[in-house]
Amino acid sequence: MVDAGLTERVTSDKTLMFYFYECGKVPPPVIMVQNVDFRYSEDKPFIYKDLDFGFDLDTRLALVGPNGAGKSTLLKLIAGELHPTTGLIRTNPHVKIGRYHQHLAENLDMDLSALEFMMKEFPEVKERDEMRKIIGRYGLSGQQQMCPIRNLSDGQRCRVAFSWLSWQTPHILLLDEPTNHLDIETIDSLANAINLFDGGMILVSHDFRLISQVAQEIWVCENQKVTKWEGDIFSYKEALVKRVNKELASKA
Ligand SMILES: Nc1ncnc2c1ncn2[C@@H]1O[C@H](COP(=O)(O)OP(=O)(O)OP(=O)(O)O)[C@@H](O)[C@H]1O
Repeated sequence: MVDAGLTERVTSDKTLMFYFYECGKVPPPVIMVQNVDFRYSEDKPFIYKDLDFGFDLDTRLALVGPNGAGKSTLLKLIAGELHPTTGLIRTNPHVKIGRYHQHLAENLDMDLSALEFMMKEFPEVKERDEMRKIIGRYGLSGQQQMCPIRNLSDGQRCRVAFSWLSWQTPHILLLDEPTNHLDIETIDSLANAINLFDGGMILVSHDFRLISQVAQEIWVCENQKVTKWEGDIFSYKEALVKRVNKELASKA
């Protein structure tokens, strides 16, 4: 039927190229976290106490740790969306920070098409054809760019969010669970784009495979602290398994 031209061929949307634009150089230190304590409010416990470290354009790290330890909170602090309770986070004024998180894709204006959304967000791009190319790099066909975002799949909405994020040309990418709704080929494509990116990257992910592909350091968020893990993500996983087994044995 398809070969005979009787039905429309269903085009695979798997072959996409993630792409992060060249961000240019900014001299270090890019971000300094100095004596930072953080809690959401006075009646809540401290999530962090006395954090002290820095990030620059060479930073390639993954934050890991138990659920609720504060990984997403740390990304929001770095992005300036939350402010330290005490202490300072100093960011070089020339630095652009881009944070990807699941709500970006969920909170897109569903009535607009991807093309309309991007034209609205970036009015400096005047030509629709130019914008179509920009979004097309994320594997959305012409038809997918023109239909209301509500008609797109979750994975396709993530790509709209990624094209929006990368067109801001951030120097530091903060990626909070970027692999939800992405298939394995698309995740590999994202890993490739991160590895080609010339800026810094901090990743929060439960996908240890992605972490192993892109992170040069593992930092553990736990007990109000952030500590560098002396090993790779697989040795961290082994240590977690040992810890759980030990806890189970002590309860038996
Ligand atoms: N807006 C908020 N107001 C109050 N408490 C919050 C708020 N957001 C998060 N928290 C709490 O802060 C703690 C840290 O949350 P956060 O989402 O940063 O952890 P996480 O390590 O990213 O967790 P997960 O791995 O489950 O995503 C949790 O106890 C969470 O319930």
